[in-house]
Amino acid sequence: MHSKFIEVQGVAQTFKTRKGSFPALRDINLTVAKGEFVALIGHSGCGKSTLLNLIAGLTMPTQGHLLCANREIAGPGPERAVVFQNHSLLPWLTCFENVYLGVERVFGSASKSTGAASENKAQLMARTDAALALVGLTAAAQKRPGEISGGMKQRVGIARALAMEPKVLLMDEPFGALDALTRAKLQDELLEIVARTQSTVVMVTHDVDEAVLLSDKIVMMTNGPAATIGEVLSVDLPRPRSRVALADSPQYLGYRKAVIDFLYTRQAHVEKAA
Ligand SMILES: Nc1ncnc2c1ncn2[C@@H]1O[C@H](COP(=O)(O)OP(=O)(O)OP(=O)(O)O)[C@@H](O)[C@H]1O
Repeated sequence: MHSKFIEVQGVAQTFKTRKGSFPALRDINLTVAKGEFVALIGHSGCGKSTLLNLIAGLTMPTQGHLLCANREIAGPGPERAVVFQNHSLLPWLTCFENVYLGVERVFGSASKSTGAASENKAQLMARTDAALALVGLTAAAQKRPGEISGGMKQRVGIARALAMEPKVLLMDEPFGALDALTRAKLQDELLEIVARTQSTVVMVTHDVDEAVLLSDKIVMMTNGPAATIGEVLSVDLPRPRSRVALADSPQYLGYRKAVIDFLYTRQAHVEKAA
């Protein structure tokens, strides 16, 4: 099971639109091992989010199968938590309450349908506190989303996802809306958190450096329509990784160049048309 934790087998996704059917993805085959960090990279509109949504169970494929821990993905589930670019927090709740809501659903009385024993309020609050502490937000726990920065909001989104103790963390450009410095800080924090929690992560990104710094495997997608996986690059940089040490590492620069070559030489026509 370790080598094939998430399996995407012969997946295609066609959308029905007013102008007819639109083939977004074709012939997607991918495996993600337990504890692996996988980045999905490709030009805008190639289908990265479509693939992530399929793994999240938010949409169903037109063809093929998706499995998580040997079980068919038939819908969203707490074992696959999603972090979106726009953090999607409820603005009238505090950071604590936003995280607590997810914790309650997975471990509280609402979780009874899953057959797991439900936890009491003190246990749920302790889980929430621990998740906020993991992302360095203990001091902001009682603030509302409107009172904190963009980077802090993303951290709450990550805390909410991690608090559910998912088997897989699915991230759709989680740092896309942030300035470069905040983004770098959150990437470093994510590296530490993932090392500590041994999480399996699939992350959509446009950022070549982010992909190389964080990933074990970079899945490079061809341009749409009917996009597919063009190449998969294994990133064998030792961990823990430091962005400063890697900045002039020939190995790091080699991986970076391989992704840039793929995106801007072999899949360049979208850029010319843009
Ligand atoms: N529900 C839908 N109905 C019709 N077309 C869709 C739908 N969702 C996505 N598409 C189309 O499928 C293609 C892939 O979209 P997707 O959002 O997955 O791309 P992406 O690579 O994540 O893009 P970006 O990097 O810009 O976020 C696009 O052409 C998009 O217009």
